[in-house]
Amino acid sequence: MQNLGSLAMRGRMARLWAPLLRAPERRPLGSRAKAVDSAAVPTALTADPGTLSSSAGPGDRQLRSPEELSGPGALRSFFHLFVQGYVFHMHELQVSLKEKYGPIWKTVIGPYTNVNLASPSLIEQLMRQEGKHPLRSDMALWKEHRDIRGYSYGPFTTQGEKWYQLRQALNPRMLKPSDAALYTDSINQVVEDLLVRLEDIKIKSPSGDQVLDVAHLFYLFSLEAIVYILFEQRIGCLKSSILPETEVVVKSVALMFKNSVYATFLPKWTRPFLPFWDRYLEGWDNIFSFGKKMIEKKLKEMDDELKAGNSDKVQVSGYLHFLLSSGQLSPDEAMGSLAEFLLAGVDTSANTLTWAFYHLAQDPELQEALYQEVIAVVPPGQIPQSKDFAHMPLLKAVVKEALRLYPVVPINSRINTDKEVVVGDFLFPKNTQFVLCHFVISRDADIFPSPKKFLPRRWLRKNQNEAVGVKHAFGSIPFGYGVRGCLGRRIAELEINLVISRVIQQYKLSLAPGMKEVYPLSRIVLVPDKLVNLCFQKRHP
Ligand code: HEM
Repeated sequence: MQNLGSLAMRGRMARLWAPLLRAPERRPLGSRAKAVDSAAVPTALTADPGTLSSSAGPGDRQLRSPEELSGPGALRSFFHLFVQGYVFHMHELQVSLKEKYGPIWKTVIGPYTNVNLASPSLIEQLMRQEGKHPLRSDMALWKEHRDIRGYSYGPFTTQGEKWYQLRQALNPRMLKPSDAALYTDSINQVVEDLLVRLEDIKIKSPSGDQVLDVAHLFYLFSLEAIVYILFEQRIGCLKSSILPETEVVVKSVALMFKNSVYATFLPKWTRPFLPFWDRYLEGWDNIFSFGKKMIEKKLKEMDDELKAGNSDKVQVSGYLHFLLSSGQLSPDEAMGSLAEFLLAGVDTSANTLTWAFYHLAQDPELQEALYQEVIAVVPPGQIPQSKDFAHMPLLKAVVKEALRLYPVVPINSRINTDKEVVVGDFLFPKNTQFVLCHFVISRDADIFPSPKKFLPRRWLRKNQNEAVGVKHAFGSIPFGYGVRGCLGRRIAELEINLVISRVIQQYKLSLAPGMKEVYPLSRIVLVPDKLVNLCFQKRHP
């Protein structure tokens, strides 16, 4: 059961961020191996050998063939993941592989070969060669659901020029800080509900000050906030008793992720005989029907306004309203995209909040400094606005440090579909699958002195030259990079800043008695390996 659970988590990880995924149009290892008579030659690395135009690097430096890369073979990788149990701890496996092979190595997993990059300069070199349409992975399992049901693809599942066009439609009202700022009041309403719920849970706890499993509370907050931002509807996730239809949405995300595991690792012929496939589809179906209901409601509202002759008075408020009224996406296309937003925008923010509070709770001096910073800008009783965060450098540093130590996406990936690329001393053919080992870099003492310590001040400009600075701009890129970078970054940052500043303004935090050290576990996003239980003491009774 433990192994199945691990597989499930690995499947979630693979589907979203994808180191284990196949590159488009890659051939299975066997077919390629026959042709070149060498099972050791990795598929990705030989995908388009004919396209390697030259092996001379800049300044006539001789470039090496990727076949010269070392790394564990398929059997060893299987042993690491499924016998040694690294399937939940792939980020740690990468730390030891880097020690053994250096900052670039290859891994063979099943029929796929990945090139792992674990230094900021190599990642920077790869990223700077990105074309107009970067690709993470092919997202086959997600696409299969859309194809079966006839739904549109969203930003994760679309690729090439179609993806580019979709991002042109989705970026406005989302990508820039000034876009996100439009949702400040909406998010603050949800923060208000979070604080009420937190107080209620705390008062009802036996000691009167504890909240068990804060990650779940932040999960409910993040879901409520993203639904409100996208659809302009409240669904009551933070109420003490949750409506049955809201409960379905809360559970469907987990249902889809859990069963995507089995769908990833079990052969297709098992689908009619085992329940996982129907459950996987059911999870997605529930998310899509929720989106559909929300979109139909919004369309009706817009129609009613038009009929009432109020079209010039209608304020475009939420994101869905904007997408529909911009005319760039049909309701079906909007549904395909917003369903994927729901998946991307919940665990990510919730876990970052959890890690940040877990560390703040252990550091009274840091908490006090943050409290002083917050109340100097937003005195008790006042509600922070997005513009206030420009005057809260320590708060921003706390969030950056949480995302450094626990990059939500510990392992990201890229496939160079446009052209061959030079990385380090190697020339890679088109369609090579690169794995970006962000967790490894985050914990590298050469990039971040005292890497395991939570030291937000390393991010403050005046501390840059001190022993705890930051040595490379690509050392921590928690929201990814470039045109395919996170679409919800500014929303996520705003949500996180609004929650942390409000909680710190009102409470002193500490770890609940008996809390042991929490380690990260790799499940799509980096999650705590145990429940995080905190005590909240009111500052101004
Ligand atoms: C702390 C919170 C978050 C973190 C750390 C995070 C991180 C990331 C990362 C690393 C990527 C991949 C970028 C790349 O490959 O270069 C990504 C993609 C994405 N994120 Fe986020 N994310 C967060 C919150 C959100 C939120 C709140 C939303 C929605 C409002 C969102 C929507 C998306 C979407 C749609 C993509 C896919 C973009 C594309 O492929 O074009 N994320 N995110």
